[in-house]
Amino acid sequence: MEDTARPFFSLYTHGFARVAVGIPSVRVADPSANAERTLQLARRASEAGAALALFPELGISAYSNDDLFHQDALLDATVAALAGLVEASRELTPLLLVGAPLRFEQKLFNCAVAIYRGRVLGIAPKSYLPNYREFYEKRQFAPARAALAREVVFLGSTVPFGPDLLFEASTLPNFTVHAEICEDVWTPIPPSTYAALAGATVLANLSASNITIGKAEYRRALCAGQSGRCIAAYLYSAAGPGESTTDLAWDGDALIYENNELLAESERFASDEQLILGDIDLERLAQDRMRTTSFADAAADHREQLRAMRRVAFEFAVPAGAIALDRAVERFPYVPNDPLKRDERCYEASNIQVHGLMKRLASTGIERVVIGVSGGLDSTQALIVAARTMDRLGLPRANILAYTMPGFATSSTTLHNAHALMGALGATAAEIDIRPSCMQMLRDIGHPYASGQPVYDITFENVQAGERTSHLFRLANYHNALVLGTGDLSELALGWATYGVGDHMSHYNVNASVPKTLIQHLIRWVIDSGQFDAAANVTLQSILDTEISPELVPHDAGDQSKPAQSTQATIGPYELQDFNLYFITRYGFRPSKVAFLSYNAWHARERGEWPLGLPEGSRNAYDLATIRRWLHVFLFRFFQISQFKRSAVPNGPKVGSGGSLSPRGDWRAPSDSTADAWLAELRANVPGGE
Ligand SMILES: Nc1ncnc2c1ncn2[C@@H]1O[C@H](COP(=O)(O)OP(=O)(O)OC[C@H]2O[C@@H]([n+]3cccc(C(=O)O)c3)[C@H](O)[C@@H]2O)[C@@H](O)[C@H]1O
Ligand SMILES: Nc1ncnc2c1ncn2[C@@H]1O[C@H](COP(=O)(O)OP(=O)(O)OP(=O)(O)O)[C@@H](O)[C@H]1O
Ligand SMILES: NC(=O)CC[C@H](N)C(=O)O
Repeated sequence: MEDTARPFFSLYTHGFARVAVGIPSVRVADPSANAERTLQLARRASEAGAALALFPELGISAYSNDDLFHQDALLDATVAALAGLVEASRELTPLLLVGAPLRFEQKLFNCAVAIYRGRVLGIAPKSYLPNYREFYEKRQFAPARAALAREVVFLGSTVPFGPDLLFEASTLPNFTVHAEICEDVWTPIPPSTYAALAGATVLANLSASNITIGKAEYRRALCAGQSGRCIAAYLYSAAGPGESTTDLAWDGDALIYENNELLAESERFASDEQLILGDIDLERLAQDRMRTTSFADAAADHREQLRAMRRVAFEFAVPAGAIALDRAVERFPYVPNDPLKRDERCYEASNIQVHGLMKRLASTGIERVVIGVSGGLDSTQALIVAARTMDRLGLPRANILAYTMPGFATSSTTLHNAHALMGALGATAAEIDIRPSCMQMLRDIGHPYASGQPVYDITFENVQAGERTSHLFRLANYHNALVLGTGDLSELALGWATYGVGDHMSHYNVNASVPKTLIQHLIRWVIDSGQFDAAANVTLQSILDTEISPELVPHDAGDQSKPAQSTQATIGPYELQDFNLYFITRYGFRPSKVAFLSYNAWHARERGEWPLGLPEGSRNAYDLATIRRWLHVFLFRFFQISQFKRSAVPNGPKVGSGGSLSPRGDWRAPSDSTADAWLAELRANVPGGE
């Protein structure tokens, strides 16, 4: 039964919060009109289920009032307009942040007013008033530090006042909002830096910011940098249509960043008012802060100041029902959709692999490698890396001693591809039939296959994988070479390798931190960028088109040209398992959240809605039940039965920030844990199971 308070299909159930940034069309010195425009946009944000709506600096009066700011009529009208807005906010979903000039202690402050459902939660004045070039704010305003009181009476209530306020939703974990004002983020240490260190995840900037040539790019860099450095969301709203153009112009730039990533931006120079929305992954921010332990060190350095910051709790009424995530979730976290980024990623990954092997050969003084070539993806990628490495070291590719070793289940397609590839890349190629040595071992251990019985158990499989590895290591001794490992990150995650004397072991493994979906793409990239000749490309394409298989169990009868086993039928589609792997190891997300993200990435949709630049073969779709089923397999294999294999892996370079599973790299874990906590969470919180 689904938990109605936490519906699976709502983004709020999975640690997201929807935020809005509005750019109203203002009238200079007309607070009642401006409050009305602000309210209209706030209503739109509310209908969209937003938890926060941010508006520009001094938006209630307009920013460009100059000395009119010292007119009591304007200031009184501002307070009256705010009173109306506070009243109207009772019906609204989001916390509102609006900008207004407000008088306290016979000083005028440039303020952010936080309003939630009929109540002013607090008022944050601007800390840094620009007073250079086109800015004259010190002429009219006092800075936050000039305030004597920490609380003020506003609209009949006592409210906290200061730049140190953190608005904290008691009902939505990790939703803690801080407001600063325009120039504040231009300073070397913006107030939001302390707010983030004190726990604010959503940093909002009410801005005016006139536009001059080149400034938009700088603003983006500031907001991106602040969001990345603070591991936070950074929301920015520059004033737009209606501001005075007496001396300046305005572009209405609204931005939403999350941890250095742009989620949404308004159209600049639009004539109409705008509202942009972004779904912030609060849990991702919390996870990243938790694992970036230097963030905590920075907080410790300022602990007295951070402890003194004030937390204003409010009971945010989380919007009910299904609120679908409106944020692109890439299907291939290891292979970006954007073709430019993808090419760059392939270039980086392949160079990291090559550099790893170059160093190992140079430092050992060994000039040859031994590799088993199956005609499958992993050994193909490792062979390509070996060829590039020899080229870089000025050694002949003949120093790659490549062996294809057909066994009981090798298909003619993979055998042919293995030979063609070894030839095309110029390796020294040989074939060793492992069946006689396997039969010897099967006889020695008394396995029924030795007496003609068709018993294809794990022992039967591992005898073959073991014989191959045993041959490779002895060949390496014999030829003074290193055994090049081929096993990839996805296999390591799933424990899909034969331990010890098997494909698990090698002298150096260039693929150890490369997931299967990236290996596939690296081979595609090698083809597309014409790194080898046309004949090599035909073979590489054929390897990409072949069913992924360990080829350890033979066909009963019939067509022997294709692999009999399908890896993905047993352990699940690699595209789903790589998705699971990324979000579980990189962010530590709970299974239900991974399932929610996976559903958003992979569920069937109309043709026209497919993300652009999707890698080939990736137009598959999976329903929630399928996603759940393979996630269950992943969790069990990853957390319960495979860690012992990862605790003893050969050396190999870490390739992506998404992970290495080496105990010396990015993943240290006990080999005797249980998967119960993950499986129970999946069962309890993902609908559609048995
Ligand atoms: N926690 C733990 N700590 C220490 N040792 C542990 C252990 N759990 C099991 N073991 C031992 O390890 C054994 C299981 O490991 P292992 O011997 O590797 O055997 P196992 O994992 O059962 O089998 C290897 C699997 O990998 C597949 N494979 C092999 C080769 C290549 C490919 C491919 O396509 O890439 C796939 C193959 O089809 C098979 O399903 C157990 O029988 C037990 O003796
Ligand atoms: N017929 C074979 N000849 C030589 N080596 C083999 C053969 N079969 C497997 N191996 C070695 O064992 C490794 C593991 O086998 P596996 O089937 O997992 O890899 P693959 O075929 O290269 O890639 P993939 O699993 O992506 O199809 C191979 O990369 C290869 O080094
Ligand atoms: N309103 C402001 O604080 C503007 C100052 C900011 N440096 C800008 O150029 O946009």
